Formats: sequence, C-alpha cells, structure tokens
Amino acid sequence: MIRAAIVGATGYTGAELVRLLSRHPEVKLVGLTSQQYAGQPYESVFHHFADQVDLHCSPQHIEEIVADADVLFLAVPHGLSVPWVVESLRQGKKVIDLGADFRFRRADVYEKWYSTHHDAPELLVEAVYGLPELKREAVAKARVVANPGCYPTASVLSVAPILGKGIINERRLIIDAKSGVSGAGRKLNTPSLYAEANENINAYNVGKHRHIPEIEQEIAERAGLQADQMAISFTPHLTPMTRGILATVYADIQAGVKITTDELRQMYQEFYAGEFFVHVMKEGVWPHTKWSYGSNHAFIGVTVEERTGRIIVSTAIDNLVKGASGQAIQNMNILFGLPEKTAIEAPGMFP
Ligand SMILES: NC(=O)C1=CN([C@@H]2O[C@H](COP(=O)(O)OP(=O)(O)OC[C@H]3O[C@@H](n4cnc5c(N)ncnc54)[C@H](OP(=O)(O)O)[C@@H]3O)[C@@H](O)[C@H]2O)C=CC1
Ligand SMILES: CC(=O)N[C@@H](CCC(=O)OP(=O)(O)O)C(=O)O
Repeated sequence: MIRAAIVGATGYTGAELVRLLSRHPEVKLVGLTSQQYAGQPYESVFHHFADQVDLHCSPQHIEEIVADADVLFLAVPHGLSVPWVVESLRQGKKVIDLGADFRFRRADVYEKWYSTHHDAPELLVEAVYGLPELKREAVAKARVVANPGCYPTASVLSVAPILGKGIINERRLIIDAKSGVSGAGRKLNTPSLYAEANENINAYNVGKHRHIPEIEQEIAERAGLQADQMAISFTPHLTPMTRGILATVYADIQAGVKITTDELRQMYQEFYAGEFFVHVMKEGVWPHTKWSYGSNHAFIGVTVEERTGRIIVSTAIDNLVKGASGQAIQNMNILFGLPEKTAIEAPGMFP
C-alpha cells in the first residue's frame, strides 16, 4: 500500500483528496494535517465522512509527517510548500503540490505574479508540471510534481492539439473563463458569500490574474516560443456554481491556412486518442460544466468560425477534480506505476 499524507486536509481540495483517496485500492491515508483543527477527528470537521475516515487532524510537524508517508499532497495556500518539498526530497519521498509554488520554471516570474519570495529557486528546474496528457513520461520520473492550476488545466488542454503547427497565432490567444466559487477555497472570502455570488456573475483580476504567466509558460513551451513573446488575454469570471470551470478560447487562424471544423475536430480526436479523461465533442455539441461535476473528465468542443478566421474551443472540467485533486491522484498513479484511472475513473454526477 502507498502511504499518503495530505497537508491542508481541511480545505476544499484536501477534502476532495480524502474523498477520492479513501476509496483508492492501493492507498492508505496516514496523515491529514490542519492548523486550526489539529487534534480533532477528521470526521468532526467534515461530517459527511462519518464512519468513513478514522483519522485525527495532525499538527504540521514536517519531519514526522514526511517520515510516515510515501507521498505527500500539499493542499495549502501558495508560499507554504518549500519546507515540505525540501524535507520530502531529503527523506527520498514523492511530493505533489496542488498550489503554485513549483509551477514556474523561473523564480522571478513566480515572485512577480505572487508577490512572494521563492526560497528554493534551485528546485524549480526539477519540478515537473503535472498535466499528465502532455507530460506523462516526465511525471513518471519526477520527485516533485507541480499540479497545474484549474484555469490553466482547462486552457492548455483546449489548445494543446494545435500548438506549434503553424495553424494559429499562439501569442495572442483570448481566453474567457468561468469558475465556480469552490475555486476560491474554503477560507472566508467576501466575493464567495452567498448573498454576493448567488445570481451574479462578474469578471475579476482582469489583465492581471496569476494564471496568465502559467498559461503563457505552458503554451509557449509547446508552441516553440519564449514565454516573453506571449500576449494572451485571460479573463476569469466568478459564477454562481459550486464547482466547474468553463474556458472558451479564441485563436486567430494564421494567414493562408485553410482548415474546416471537421479537419480541426479530427486533429483533436487524434491528439487525444487513448486519453481516458479527455473527450472531444461531436459537431454542434458544446460542453457543460455539469457533465464534469465530481469527476476527472474534461469535455472539449471545437469549431472553425470561417467568418472571422478564428478557431473557438470550449472546455469544461471540475475545478476540484481535473483542476486539482483528481489530477493530483492521476499524477500519483503515474508516479507509482499504477493504472492512471485508478480511483478517479467515475463519470460526473448529473444532473
Ligand atoms: N480550490 C480550487 O479549485 C483549487 C485550488 N488549488 C490550490 O490548492 C491549494 C489549496 O486550495 P483550497 O483547498 O481551495 O484552499 P482552502 O482555503 O479550502 O484550504 C486551505 C488549507 O490549507 C490550510 N492552511 C491555510 N493557511 C495555512 C497556513 N498558514 N499554514 C498551514 N496550513 C494552512 C488550511 O488548514 P486549516 O485552516 O485547517 O488550518 C486548509 O486545510 C491552494 O494552493 C490553491 O491555490 C489548485 C487548483 C484548484
Ligand atoms: C474562483 C477563484 O477564486 N479561483 C481561484 C483559482 C483557484 C486555483 O485553482 O488556483 P491555483 O490553481 O493557482 O491554486 C482564483 O481565481 O485565484
């Protein structure tokens, strides 16, 4: 059995890890940390785990938690991961960080967008950006996996099949994205209050969201460009749903390129052939976030808009599953040589 510990087990992604890992046939949960609930039974923090999870929340004693586990999931706010990663490496353990601290190749980019100093920039080169459909081989050999952000997961999957092929202008993509409120975590946060989020939709962090450099980094790498050549417009919106991301991407087709919707769809189907979790929709079918609710599956709709010379792609995922905890388990399965879909294969809950 793989011994797994979750740091920050009392947040939304932590609870989602517990839900999925507690049913994983090859995993034993051995540690669930929390600051504010340390010492309390986990099932008294989340009563829906009554009689299901027989562990107490433990304080964040790094050495002991790492010593007891084969793999650590870090589900804490950004800026807190470095000591856990350093100790995991020292003890020869695997670590999967759900936050942003190890997603960037360059510390200066992280420091600029997160307004935080990076205490272990030398480790950034060794961390693997864990989007399994694109980096499976690298993940398999990794010691540190940087689990992608929820918006970047949907955005990068949306365009990966057409990057670096001379079909679109990758530099100037426009991404319009919507998220459910669980994307903001369980902490108190005024925009997430029912009275403010219900029956409301608004853009936020327009032109300055911290996922811009992450999306640009990953798209540039696959397109054969430098990240500083990128000028992507990414506009996130908060929507009155609990879970879900819908990212709609607009890409200008390069001058002289002729492509039909059928040809485009065929490219996507070939690129994602054999990918259990990625589904390319038929003509006229556009993804709904509800299809992915509670699941690790991603749904992609594509079209060529001949009138404007643009490709439009719309992708739906669950921010807490494919956008966070499910993808983290997919990465863990790869790290330990297990079938990738173990414990996360179920379809979404519908309606
Ligand atoms: N929500 C989402 O959809 C996604 C989130 N992520 C990332 O995953 C990580 C966790 O997010 P999420 O679960 O939403 O966050 P939550 O706010 O729901 O939970 C955060 C967790 O971290 C713990 N924590 C908070 N502050 C500290 C601290 N100073 N020291 C130690 N532990 C602390 C909390 O523990 P306690 O309060 O019990 O002490 C809690 O268990 C973040 O990095 C987030 O950006 C990534 C993709 C999607
Ligand atoms: C609705 C909402 O607030 N969403 C969060 C994204 C959550 C997330 O996934 O952020 P990381 O993946 O980078 O940790 C935000 O916009 O900051």
